[in-house]
Amino acid sequence: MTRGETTDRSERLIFPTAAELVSTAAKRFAATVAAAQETRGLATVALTGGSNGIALLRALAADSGDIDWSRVEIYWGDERFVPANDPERNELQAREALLDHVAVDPARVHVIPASDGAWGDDIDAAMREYRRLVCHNTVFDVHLLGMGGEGHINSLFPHTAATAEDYESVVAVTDSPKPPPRRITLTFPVINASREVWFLVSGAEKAEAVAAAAAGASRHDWPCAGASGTERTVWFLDRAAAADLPTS
Ligand SMILES: O=C(O)[C@H](O)[C@@H](O)[C@H](O)[C@H](O)COP(=O)(O)O
Repeated sequence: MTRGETTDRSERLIFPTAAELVSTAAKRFAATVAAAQETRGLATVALTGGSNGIALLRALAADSGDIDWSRVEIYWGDERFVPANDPERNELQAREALLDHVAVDPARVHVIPASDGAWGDDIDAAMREYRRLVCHNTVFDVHLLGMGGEGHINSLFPHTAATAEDYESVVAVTDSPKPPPRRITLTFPVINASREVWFLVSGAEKAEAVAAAAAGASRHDWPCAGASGTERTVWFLDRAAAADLPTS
């Protein structure tokens, strides 16, 4: 780590490379999940796609510390509404990177339905099913987030109805500006009920969004600015993504 900033509830950690960011985040994820299991018996997490999100899962497959995988409730922050075997599915990538290699309890793996699943191509029915799975008292111990250059997190893009949602936990997106157009996503009410929200962000193309979030931008302009944990918000950044932050 080169430099960082910590307040009571929020941390910005800056690493020389994305690989170091991922390796530290994986170790801390293992410790946080194990601590949640120690305290509450079960841990509940929301996974993310993206390069760093999947690299973190791969790191956990190699070394997951004291996590008891049979006592982890696993959800996803968002999913592309495509067939289950489409390589674009976050679920498929997570299975290949981690879930196929550790002893998860299949009943605790809460998959966002695919477009060829039990609800077929009906995205609203699939969305309602995920809403049912994410019941109103689901609280994530850790919600992982990747971020796009325009500040999107999950499938919450700038100036969209999904990003404006203040009540429902899950919504369908049918016109995502980033392909594929159809997605199902968790929204701010459930993200911000998480105990810890972690951003995994690398690359110069993310620097403007990182700086906007740090400056307290509106979530409608920069969705990443609207996400925080009730206990902790952690930004894992590489130097390039942190380049536009004011020097402290
Ligand atoms: O749903 C998607 O279209 C992407 O998966 C996206 O949300 C991704 O998570 C971020 O853009 C960060 O991705 P990187 O970490 O690979 O930059």
